[in-house]
Amino acid sequence: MAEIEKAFLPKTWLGKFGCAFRGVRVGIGAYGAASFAVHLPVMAGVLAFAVWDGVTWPEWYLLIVCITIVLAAEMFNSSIEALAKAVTKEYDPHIRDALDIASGAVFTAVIGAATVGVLILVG
Ligand SMILES: Nc1ncnc2c1ncn2[C@@H]1O[C@H](COP(=O)(O)OP(=O)(O)OP(=O)(O)O)[C@@H](O)[C@H]1O
Repeated sequence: MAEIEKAFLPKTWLGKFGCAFRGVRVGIGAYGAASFAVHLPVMAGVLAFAVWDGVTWPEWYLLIVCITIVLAAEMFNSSIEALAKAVTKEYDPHIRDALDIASGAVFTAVIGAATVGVLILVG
């Protein structure tokens, strides 16, 4: 396997932020498009309802934390999917476990966020 070109690795903070922004773009676009097509409209609906409902500041903080956790979990899931594709295209029980656990992490975050959202917006 070819060594990563030294020139390719980011040397400055600006370069590192560039990698992070590319990660957000690729994580949402190339790998998580189907999931984010669900997450983003739901997130927009929750935020619109929260504005209409006039939720308190502490409730806003909770909603924002929940949304951030779900989006970050989804991007970690995309990251593990990308790594799994690089490791093998063949069936591997450990890859299966890793991918299923990553999906389970997103599912766990979504259940927690949905519970908090319902308690704040409906409760
Ligand atoms: N190389 C592999 N070895 C074993 N199982 C695999 C492998 N690749 C995928 N799987 C199984 O298929 C499932 C879906 O794979 P993957 O997450 O790559 O597809 P996806 O449709 O893009 O998923 P998502 O909807 O989460 O984006 C995994 O959770 C895992 O159970």
